[in-house]
Amino acid sequence: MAESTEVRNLVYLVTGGCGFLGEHVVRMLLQREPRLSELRVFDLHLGPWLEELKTGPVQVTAIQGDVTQAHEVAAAVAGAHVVIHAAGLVDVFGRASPETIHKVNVQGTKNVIEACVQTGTRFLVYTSSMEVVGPNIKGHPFYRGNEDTPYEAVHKHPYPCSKAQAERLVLEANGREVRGGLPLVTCALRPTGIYGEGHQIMRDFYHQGLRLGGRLFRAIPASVEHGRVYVGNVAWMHVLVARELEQRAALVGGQVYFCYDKSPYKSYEDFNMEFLGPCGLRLVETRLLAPYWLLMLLAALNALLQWLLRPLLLYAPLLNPYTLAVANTTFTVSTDKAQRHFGYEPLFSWEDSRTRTIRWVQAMEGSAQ
Ligand SMILES: NC(=O)C1=CN([C@@H]2O[C@H](COP(=O)(O)OP(=O)(O)OC[C@H]3O[C@@H](n4cnc5c(N)ncnc54)[C@H](O)[C@@H]3O)[C@@H](O)[C@H]2O)C=CC1
Ligand SMILES: C[C@H](CCCC(C)(C)O)[C@H]1CC[C@H]2[C@@H]3[C@H](O)CC4=CC(=O)CC[C@]4(C)[C@H]3CC[C@]12C
Repeated sequence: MAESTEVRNLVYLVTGGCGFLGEHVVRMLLQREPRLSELRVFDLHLGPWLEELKTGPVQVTAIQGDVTQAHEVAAAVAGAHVVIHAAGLVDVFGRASPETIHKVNVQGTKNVIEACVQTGTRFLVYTSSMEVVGPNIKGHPFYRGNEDTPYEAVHKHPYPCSKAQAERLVLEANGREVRGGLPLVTCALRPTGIYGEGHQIMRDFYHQGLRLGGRLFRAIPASVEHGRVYVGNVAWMHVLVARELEQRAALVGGQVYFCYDKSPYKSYEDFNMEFLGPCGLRLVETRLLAPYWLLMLLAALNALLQWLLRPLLLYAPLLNPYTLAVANTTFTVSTDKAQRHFGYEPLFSWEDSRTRTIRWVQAMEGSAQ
């Protein structure tokens, strides 16, 4: 951590700052960026927890706004030194229309870039996703890959399509002249499946397990590895790269980095059991009961039901053909690019990440303990 005697003169903007990742980025900036003078938190829905942050040495400015509205974004960006653009519509369950996903993730990102250019903000960090690479719809495994591993990225689903488009826009904007004549410096971070305190899907699995009498049923073979990364380490990577964008603009500008830490390589479900197990749930083997073809059939049925019921109600279960394909295809990263380029080391060990996540699950109402 840098010296606390440093001058506080930097203004940061975090879009999506009240989301799962955004909240961790906001808190991490307040703890680990001693040069911060003002932190603007921009989100469609502001969290009440922001109030408690307003008493410290940093001015925390909550901005209720919509990234699809260019004027709102420009007003929030004006005068900021660094923008961390984490706002996004994370939907692989068919809750939102493809048009809405595109509008938020692609048009919203365009608005952020244009706002930087117009107002003279030089440093932009984009929260991308592993999904811009894969898994692809052909089910090709990506096994311990890095940023240079060749992979056939084929996007059909609106979410990965939008993240890939937005990432490309951010990287292409690197070097653009901003107001005042200096070049924009951008980079994109690609988390794998993020976990930790506040993870909605973990919450859903936990409550589902409680409803099923403390059991969850294995749908994915244990041999399929799924990349996971602790939210605190993803937040730390954002803070670190944002700090280094100015000093290492030539090296970091226009680059992509997978987010990684020491979390073990496991299947999606076995990984979740690292936290849900100590909270009283167990994973029941069902391979003989529910072979893969049956799961595919159920997933297709869910998609059909979603379509049929759409005029009446929103039916958006976790299982659909896309989520089944993602969960059932190995996708893991093994890289040290962030360490080489901007000195990233995970802030939280695996043991620490696991303990924090377990404590959070245990603290949830209706714990099975
Ligand atoms: N959750 C995960 O496993 C992963 C997430 N990501 C990316 O990380 C970023 C954050 O995701 P999460 O924190 O998981 O999602 P989240 O849904 O918890 O947070 C997203 C935030 O963006 C805000 N937002 C949505 N639409 C907005 C709009 N039109 N204007 C302003 N704010 C808006 C939401 O209110 C929310 O607070 C997203 O860009 C997502 O694509 C990337 C890889 C994995
Ligand atoms: C919901 C899926 C697990 C349920 C599968 C079932 C019903 C067979 O048990 C999740 C499996 C993999 C997840 C995705 C993955 O971690 C990558 C992601 C990256 C993002 O940028 C956003 C979230 C997500 C798409 C994530 C979503 C949930 C899964 C599909």
